[in-house]
Amino acid sequence: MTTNLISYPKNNAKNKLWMAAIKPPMYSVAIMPIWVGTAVAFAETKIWNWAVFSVFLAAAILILAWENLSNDVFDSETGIDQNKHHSLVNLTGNKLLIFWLGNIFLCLGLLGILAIAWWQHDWTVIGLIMVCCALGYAYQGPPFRLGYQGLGEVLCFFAFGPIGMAAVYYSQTQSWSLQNLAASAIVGIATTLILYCSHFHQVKDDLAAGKRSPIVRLGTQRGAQLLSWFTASIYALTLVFVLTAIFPTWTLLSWVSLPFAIKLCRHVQQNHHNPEQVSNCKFIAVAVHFWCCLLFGVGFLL
Ligand SMILES: C/C(=C\COP(=O)(O)OP(=O)(O)O)CCC[C@H](C)CCC[C@H](C)CCCC(C)C
Ligand SMILES: O=C(O)C1=CC(=O)c2ccccc2C1=O
Repeated sequence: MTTNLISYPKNNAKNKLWMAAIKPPMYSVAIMPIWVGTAVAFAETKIWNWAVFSVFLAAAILILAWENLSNDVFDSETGIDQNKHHSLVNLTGNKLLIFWLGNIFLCLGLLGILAIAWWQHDWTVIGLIMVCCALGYAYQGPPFRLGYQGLGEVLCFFAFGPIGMAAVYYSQTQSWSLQNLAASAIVGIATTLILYCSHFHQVKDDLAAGKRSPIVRLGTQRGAQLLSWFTASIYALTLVFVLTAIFPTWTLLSWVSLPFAIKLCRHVQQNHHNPEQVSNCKFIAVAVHFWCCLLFGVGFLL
């Protein structure tokens, strides 16, 4: 009985660490480019290929799982995750297991995309997704580790925005679209916002490991100011694209996510210098991304 009482909080804390390591909410970043790219394709062609959509969705989730598992593997080699208790490598104590599990996810994900290419007798989609994976590798893997130079945000924007969404749109239509390119800028910025926010509470560990994240380079105060501009640009760009008739008016539904965006900017302005307080800002950014992209996609369907 006594053991149970004592072990409950311990198990609870362990479960929380595992949830933080697996990061379920983060997987919406894999879902939204597929959702919005397919919605744009439907708005233009009135065709929704459910088989391609479902396989692409599953593949994107598997590829993102690889990205996150290999991130823990590569970060364990630079020492940057020494204090990160929710690193999968630290939790399992088995780097090789995480490395190979990640590689299995990558192969399964790429097999899904290969199946789409095979159905279509066209290698364009697999080519584009392999470019996204290469950007994902260059972010964290040797010898590049471009995230350590502060270049992660640029890679993230192109992988989840213009390149990733071009692949999604092409998988539905086997053609290209300027409207989809404009929509990909919105999804790309919203996704990059999450990565940018993930650096605020890690300045000390990043400095110690030689990682020059944008927040290390700018300082937390200027970083917080830039965040507000960056967030505002999502809503301003959507409005500009609606006024220029590139997007349908209903895409302004994405503005319903503005309260989350305002909460994010205020929270970071007030707490940028306090790692413990600011550490949850990444999850507010996930909420901004989720609601903004979900409603943005709905706007193309109405
Ligand atoms: C793994 C990523 C961020 C984690 O960064 P960090 O090391 O600072 O975090 P921890 O503190 O938790 O260790 C995300 C990196 C994103 C990358 C630049 C681009 C990935 C592209 C995907 C692999 C492909 C997406 C395809 C699309 C169509 C879904
Ligand atoms: O763990 C993280 O911090 C992130 C994981 C992840 O997969 C991702 C994807 C796209 C943008 C940001 C992020 C993260 O910040």
